[in-house]
Amino acid sequence: MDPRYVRNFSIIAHIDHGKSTLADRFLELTGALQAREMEAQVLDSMDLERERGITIKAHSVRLDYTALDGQPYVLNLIDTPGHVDFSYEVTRSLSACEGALLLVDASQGVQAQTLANAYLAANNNLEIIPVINKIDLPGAMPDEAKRQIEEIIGLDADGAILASAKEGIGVRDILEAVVERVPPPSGSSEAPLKALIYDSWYDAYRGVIVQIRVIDGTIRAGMKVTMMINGQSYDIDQVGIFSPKPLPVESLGVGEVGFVIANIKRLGDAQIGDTITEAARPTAEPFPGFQEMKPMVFAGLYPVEGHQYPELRDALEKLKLNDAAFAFEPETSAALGFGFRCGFLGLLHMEIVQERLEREFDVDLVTTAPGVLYRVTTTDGETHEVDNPSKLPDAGRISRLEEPIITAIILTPAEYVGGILQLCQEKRGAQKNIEYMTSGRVVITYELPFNEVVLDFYDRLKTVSRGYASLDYHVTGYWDSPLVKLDILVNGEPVDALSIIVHRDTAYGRGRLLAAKMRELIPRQMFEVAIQAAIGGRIIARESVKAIRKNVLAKCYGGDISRKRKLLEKQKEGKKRMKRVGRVEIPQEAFLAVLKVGTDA
Ligand SMILES: Nc1nc2c(ncn2[C@@H]2O[C@H](COP(=O)(O)OP(=O)(O)OP(=O)(O)O)[C@@H](O)[C@H]2O)c(=O)[nH]1
Repeated sequence: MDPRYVRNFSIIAHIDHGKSTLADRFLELTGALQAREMEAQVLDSMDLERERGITIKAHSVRLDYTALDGQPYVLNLIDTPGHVDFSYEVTRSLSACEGALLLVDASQGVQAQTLANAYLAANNNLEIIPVINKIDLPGAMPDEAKRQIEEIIGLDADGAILASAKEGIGVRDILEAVVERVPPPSGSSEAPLKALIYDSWYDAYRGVIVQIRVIDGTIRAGMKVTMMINGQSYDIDQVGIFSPKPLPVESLGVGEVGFVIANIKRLGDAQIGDTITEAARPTAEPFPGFQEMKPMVFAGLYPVEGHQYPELRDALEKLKLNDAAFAFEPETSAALGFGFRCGFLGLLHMEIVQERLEREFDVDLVTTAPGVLYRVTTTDGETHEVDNPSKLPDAGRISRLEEPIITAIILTPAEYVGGILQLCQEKRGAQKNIEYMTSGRVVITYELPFNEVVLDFYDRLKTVSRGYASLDYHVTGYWDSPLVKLDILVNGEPVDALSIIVHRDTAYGRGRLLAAKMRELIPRQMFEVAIQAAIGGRIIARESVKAIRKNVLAKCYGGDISRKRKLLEKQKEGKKRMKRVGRVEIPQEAFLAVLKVGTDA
């Protein structure tokens, strides 16, 4: 394919601004799929993605488009995941492109992820074409959206295209703009092969499928290639494109996008961001900026029924096959028994994994509250990473304790600034910047402890801004903090799975609230249950759950057997999410209560 007639582009947008809908219109207009073949939002191929309306895996599709002047083009639409948890994947997808459509909802205007993604695109030197979507909505304010694009992002919005992905308005204009404004790929067809891996996934029949963008040279079946990060070599079995169905082709040349299959067994052997080159004639430099995807949020996953442990392990292994960023290792909890410590990119990633486990593998889980990765230097001078609060060494052995921090960009209408600043301060944030725009929008930049964000920051932000503020963040470093471990004791026994790490100044208040919350959540048992909160062995709060007097079945005297059975079944259902700790039944909600108990009180 002559690179002059190839265009590689992405759509970047804040969540729900219409990316998938627009992609579907492209497929329709270019005839890649007949209307009757169209299932809504084809690019989000997994059921779960469709249901949740988010895009997890970046897939791309090749569109054969004949421009209005009669010239045929190949347009490669590279799909990028929209959520912050997957920002490295977004960066890599963007580096496979020369241009990006910046899609902005005409009724909502520029949001935090519009801004964050526009920055990423600009950093990758992409040609950015603003598209104002949803102009069919009664609340659409296209001029306001344009003004925000200029003011907040600093991008000329004169050439913005007005569109409605839903009604099919402006779709051809957008494709024409892609052809006219996005530069064709440049690269040398004589140079040694150099291709960027920007996505990879595991297929049960074919092994790992690697999605690539060729920078220089040509890749073809039968070629022996090397992955530059780990130095492994493979013989290529097949090269192909997605149209959107997979279609084998002879070769992929400069600027082209497609997939390769090469008997790669493990997803970790074809890492996103790695460079593929020819084994016999390697390229001098790999693609720059490779980053290993590292889990940042950790939680314990335990089967409700202990005998489901092997099933859970198998399910985790299967999941890992298709998710290189997901990590797990066995762990034992005195309270919960045998389970796994699992690592995720972020909270959304965690939710997705949990849902998949329960839905696809039918394992009922008890999940502990998510936490972050702490860095602890002990008095012997060694540094450890601690992913589980219960493993934090005793205060006497710690010489230095550091916690990860994030840089957060918050976009909000001006009237909520006060509440947001207060929230950020309460969450131990450090203000970096605050910028008032004439459009009435404010861009606030804060450094915040990641742990506080994991707790309940996002929900609180939505509450104080009545849903109008949006947030984007990434982990940017570590800072020293006076942190302590807060333990919960049930009938005198510390429940390891309920331990959390908190700031010294808020530990006392949080301990009291948590004990009170536990009292509400732990159902009454046949005996009195004592609940205590402790910091470093010192009890700071005590609550008790009174014993029940009556047996539930006592109500059913009179012998209505079916009612009795129903009641017992209902109890059994209720037990599903209970864990017996010592003699006490503790419900799932209790393990997550730390998330709900704020610092304000
Ligand atoms: N009225 C109107 N609704 C639209 C338009 N485009 C998309 N929508 C609706 O907006 C919602 C979100 O659209 P999606 O295409 O799923 O948005 P997305 O950006 O792919 O969402 P994420 O994958 O979650 O980032 C859906 O309910 C669409 O039907 C439009 O032009 N007009």
